[in-house]
Amino acid sequence: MSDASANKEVSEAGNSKRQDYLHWDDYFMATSLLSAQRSKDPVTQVGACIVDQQKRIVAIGYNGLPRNCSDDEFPWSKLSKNSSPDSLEEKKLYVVHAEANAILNSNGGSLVGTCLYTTLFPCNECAKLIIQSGIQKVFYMSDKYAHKKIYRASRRMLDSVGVVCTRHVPAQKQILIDFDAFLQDDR
Ligand SMILES: Nc1ccn([C@H]2C[C@H](O)[C@@H](COP(=O)(O)O)O2)c(=O)n1
Ligand SMILES: [Zn+2]
Repeated sequence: MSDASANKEVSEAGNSKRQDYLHWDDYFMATSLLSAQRSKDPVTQVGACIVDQQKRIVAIGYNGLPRNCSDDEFPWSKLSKNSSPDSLEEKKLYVVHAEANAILNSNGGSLVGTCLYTTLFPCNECAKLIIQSGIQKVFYMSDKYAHKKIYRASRRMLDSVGVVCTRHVPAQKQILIDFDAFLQDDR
């Protein structure tokens, strides 16, 4: 870029920093939401990311089947009312939760003092993993299952050990990712 066009860009953009940049918490929650888009669950897609004290994303995950279990062979539904209680055709027997996947994806690095951003409040099994791995804070968006026993147990555990759980209130209503607009300047 010539000096003249660089100067022109500066004068057009002004010399002060952008004001509409993403806030950290929105950035991390949006990352979790984007990750949730990878989920094959037809009802609830959950995404999670883990952030260290230097604001670095150290792991990310979404709800899905264990590695090499076929998304097309295993069930994606809950047990229907008329199916046998012995049936193996229910997703909860197989799905790895987003938070568990994020923890597992951290490759064994220490998670002590980190924050977990999840699109849905963690269940009791994930709460156990969160506590055991030393995650200090949980930010969540939805708490749609708060009334259920396993989520009440989860909150009880997290509260009792001082893992602070905060509902994330986004600073901006939406974040649009427009691949096409991004490439407009290249044309
Ligand atoms: N904190 C959570 C809660 C649930 N999940 C997963 C487990 C299932 O794939 C799905 C929930 O399905 P639903 O009962 O709404 O049909 O979300 C998770 O990853 N993390
Ligand atoms: Zn869970």
